[in-house]
Amino acid sequence: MSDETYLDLSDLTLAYGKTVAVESLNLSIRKGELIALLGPSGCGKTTTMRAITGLLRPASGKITLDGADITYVPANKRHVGLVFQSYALFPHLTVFENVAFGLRLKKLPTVEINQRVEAGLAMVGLGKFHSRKPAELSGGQQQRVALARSLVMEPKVLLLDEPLSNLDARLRLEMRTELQRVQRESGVTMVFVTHDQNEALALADRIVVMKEGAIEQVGSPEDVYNRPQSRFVADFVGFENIFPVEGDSIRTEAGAMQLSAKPAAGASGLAWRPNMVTLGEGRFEGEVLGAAFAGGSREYLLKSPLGPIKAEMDASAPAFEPGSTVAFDLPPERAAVLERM
Ligand SMILES: Nc1ncnc2c1ncn2[C@@H]1O[C@H](COP(=O)(O)OP(=O)(O)OP(=O)(O)O)[C@@H](O)[C@H]1O
Repeated sequence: MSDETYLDLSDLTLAYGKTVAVESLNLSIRKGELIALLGPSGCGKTTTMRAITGLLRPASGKITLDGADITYVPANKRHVGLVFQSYALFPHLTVFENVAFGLRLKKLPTVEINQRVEAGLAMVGLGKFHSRKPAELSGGQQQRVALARSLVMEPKVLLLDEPLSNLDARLRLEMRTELQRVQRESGVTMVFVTHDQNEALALADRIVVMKEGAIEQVGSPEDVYNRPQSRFVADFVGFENIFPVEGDSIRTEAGAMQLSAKPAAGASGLAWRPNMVTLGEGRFEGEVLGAAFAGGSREYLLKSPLGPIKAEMDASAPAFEPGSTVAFDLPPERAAVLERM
């Protein structure tokens, strides 16, 4: 992966008529990166992808790719590939012809078409499936054909819209690994859209978290998972106990509460995952409202003066009974420090 910006979205505002869907978006992507656009429904992921492919003309802003301004370059001249959620394979064509389709339209020499299709099918592990029709393939195999069909066009950037959402859970895991391998081997810069945080965490080099048409946070999976900058991102990646900071304290249902140390300077909120809450000792007390066995751990819901608290403990630790009162703590040194609430 190079350090230089390869695909750059600069001050991009995207609208459907008068409805602004994405406002002043800035994002720089490096060559060979695997980027996930992550966010809830309606946050502008697909709209951003449509602008990169050239299917939506920006209201303002600029898109550059590989040094060229492509803001107003037609979709078919951008060297940007797109893999849809619903593969969109031609049912009457064989796997080979599906993959060869775009190359034939470009009127490339037959020898080159054959070479590129063979290489593309080998890349996605479908070397032996040339003459099958899409209906004779599993969902995962159809997805691979769609991937090969885009790769043989040698795009500068490949966009994937919810690429794994049509697959069952087991296949989705398998295709995650596969997609990562294909990306590494081909070196193609990829941007994929997902609303599944686990998928983004598992696959991406960097995650772009979007909310209401704007970027909330950009970072590595570790950054986003461990160091969410805002309440929205913390919530999205599984923090359950989130409190605003007020001076030296956190603001709770029972008013300001001090922790065992002052919150970091500049913090506007603190957040704990359930497994970051100390149970069995600490400065606070709560009543166990519910307990659920979750394999390796037990999950608890506590009613406390601070408000509801979700905690999790190793299943090997003694269990707390519903109705009992338990001491707990919110250790400040374990909390994620939120810059924005
Ligand atoms: N063709 C359209 N005309 C008008 N508004 C649209 C159109 N397409 C999308 N929008 C609006 O733009 C905003 C962003 O939509 P977009 O499809 O980009 O979201 P998304 O993050 O991809 O959501 P999802 O995960 O549901 O696909 C939404 O408020 C949506 O209602």
